[in-house]
Amino acid sequence: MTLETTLEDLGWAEDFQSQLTEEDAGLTPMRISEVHRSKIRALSTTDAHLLVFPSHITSGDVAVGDWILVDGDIARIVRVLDRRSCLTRRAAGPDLRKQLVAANVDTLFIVTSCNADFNEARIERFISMAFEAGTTPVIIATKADNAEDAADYVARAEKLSLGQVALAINAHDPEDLKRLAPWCGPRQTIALLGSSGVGKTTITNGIAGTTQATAEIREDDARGRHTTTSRALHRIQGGGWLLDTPGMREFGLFDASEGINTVFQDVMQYADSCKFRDCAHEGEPGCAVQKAVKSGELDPDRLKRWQKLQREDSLQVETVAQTRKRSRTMVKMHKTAKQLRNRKVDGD
Ligand SMILES: Nc1nc2c(ncn2[C@@H]2O[C@H](COP(=O)(O)OP(=O)(O)OP(=O)(O)O)[C@@H](O)[C@H]2O)c(=O)[nH]1
Ligand SMILES: [Zn+2]
Repeated sequence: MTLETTLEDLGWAEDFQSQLTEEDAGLTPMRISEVHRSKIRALSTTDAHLLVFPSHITSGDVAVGDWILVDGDIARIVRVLDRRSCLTRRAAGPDLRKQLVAANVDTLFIVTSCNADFNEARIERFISMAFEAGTTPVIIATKADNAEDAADYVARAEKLSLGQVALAINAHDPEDLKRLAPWCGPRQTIALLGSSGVGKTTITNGIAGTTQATAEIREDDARGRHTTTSRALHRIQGGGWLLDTPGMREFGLFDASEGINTVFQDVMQYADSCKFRDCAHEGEPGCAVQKAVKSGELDPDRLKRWQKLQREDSLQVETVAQTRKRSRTMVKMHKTAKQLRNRKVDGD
């Protein structure tokens, strides 16, 4: 496959450029488009490359969307550049380890529908995940064409976080999809998150499919634009990239306390004025949160959702810590038993 493009077109920006030193002069920046167990696929301005991991980098150190520096002469990955944003999930196993899901995603489209799928708690969880990762969340409520009052869903979504942007669309309507353009332009990378059946595939097909717009771009930017797709990084209308890895589909909240605090800034502000620093906001004297609920300033449902999300997050982390402790105890027991056995053998 031959490409003809620029680094900027692949998403390169000043924050990556500024990480380069004089010693990197001979190296080629490439963007990872697929990660496999022992190798990756990466895009340079001229080609797609299959690169094998060197001994100091493993598949766990990189994600789709990452920028790497490659010694082109020997096709060796030299290093991974610092990320702008990083979506992570809890790695399988008992360890408190994070696994990379995607890197350098600028906007996370949180997809829901203008129907019973619309769930405040779920959306708040997704927004928390976006903030924790360092990406900008945009809420897209699909199936506006079937809703009696789509504007009401938008209003509800906008209330979930300070300055939150939300749109209601018919994902089948190309005109409506054009409203996503501000986040889909050149050098932008987006990813979609949402439950099954909300319209993620419909949006993907709508914005990554061949349209008049892409045809025009192809015409004046020569060969290649439409061939720069891969299984996980898709070229979209407007010039940006859509990142869609299998990991995106099973990525849940984990260790996201900062993200949660950002979403619930309003509640946090009241909590800061509580008399006790460790106030649980459940009837303690001098609780500013309960006072705000009583005066009608704070929605009691939102408070409940905040508490639930915090519990969910800390429970995850606690569970991991407990599992670790248990496995350490098991190892100790195992060792002691082995020592006893050996002693017995020695004594025989
Ligand atoms: N009327 C209407 N139907 C929609 C809209 N968006 C999606 N659909 C339909 O909803 C169904 C599910 O859409 P998908 O795009 O497959 O949903 P998904 O989020 O990709 O689902 P998973 O692949 O299970 O995660 C399909 O029948 C779509 O045609 C919309 O805005 N309006
Ligand atoms: Zn309180």
